[in-house]
Amino acid sequence: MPAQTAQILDGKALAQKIQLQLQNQVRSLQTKIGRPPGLAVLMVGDNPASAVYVRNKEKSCHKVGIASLGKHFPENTSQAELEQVIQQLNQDERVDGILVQLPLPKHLDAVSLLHTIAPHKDADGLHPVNLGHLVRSETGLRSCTPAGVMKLLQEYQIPLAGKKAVVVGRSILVGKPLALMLLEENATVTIAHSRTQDLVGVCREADLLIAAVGKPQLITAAMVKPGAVVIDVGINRVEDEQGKSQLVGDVDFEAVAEVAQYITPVPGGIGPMTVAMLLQNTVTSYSRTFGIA
Ligand SMILES: Nc1nc2c(c(=O)[nH]1)N[C@@H](CN(C=O)c1ccc(C(=O)N[C@@H](CCC(=O)O)C(=O)O)cc1)CN2
Repeated sequence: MPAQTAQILDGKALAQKIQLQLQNQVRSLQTKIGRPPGLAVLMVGDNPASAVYVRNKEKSCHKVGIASLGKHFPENTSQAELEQVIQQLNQDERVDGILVQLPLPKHLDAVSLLHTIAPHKDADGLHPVNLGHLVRSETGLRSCTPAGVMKLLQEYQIPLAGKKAVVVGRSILVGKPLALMLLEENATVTIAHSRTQDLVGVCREADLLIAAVGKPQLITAAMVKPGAVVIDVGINRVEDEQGKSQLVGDVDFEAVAEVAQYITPVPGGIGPMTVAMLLQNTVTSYSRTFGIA
């Protein structure tokens, strides 16, 4: 029998569509407001993956018409210096969004830096005020990767109410906010993690399975209920048999695609959606400043 193949949830295509919509929105807002939206991206050190992501964010800003203020700091930059820069950006009227690229060098306290960002400029949606709004289902800026997952599910009209959703991973960047967003859509949500007993059994119950742990190909076909929707948030760089660097997710894509009904690829799935949601947050924050949204 030929292998059944899941339908691909194309994050790259949807991200491009969102960027076009944002481009039009920015054009018309800019004529009213008199300046473009501005996003400040702070990167510390020389993590090569972060450098790629920051460059992509800057290119995407340029496409959409957002002024991008990249700030690159040496590895040994102090907490106090960074806090001072963030405070200046909080006051800067050209800047609507601020983000600190993660991970940071070990000597820096990421949480404390994120707390320094003014909540209305928190383009990453990671400030406790914005996380608090999410807990209460209130308006605020929402974290980009989870918001990207929700947008992709909505685009493909995947029903969530009453469905069993299992989120594997409990990070503040993805797992926890995503669980809250799924709950808001009336899914029955389980968060699984490194101490979960019988992870295979828990995952096999899921109508919607989301992997966000950063472990290459953790999710095998045996962990997926036939007909489930599988979302892969992982972005892992591994070497193939020829020693060539390759990007893989947390899901064994080939095998799982034979069992699932829908699946996201890596690359081309949730990664581009994360950037699209960042641009969206920046434009939202810009519009709100001028009372337009
Ligand atoms: N402050 C933040 N730091 C980090 C976040 C974040 O949301 N906020 N998430 C990740 C990195 N990240 C965004 O910063 C990110 C990762 C990957 C992609 C992406 O588009 N990936 C492509 C492949 C790109 C490649 O070739 O490497 C894809 O999946 O198709 C976008 C954003 C950690 N840090």
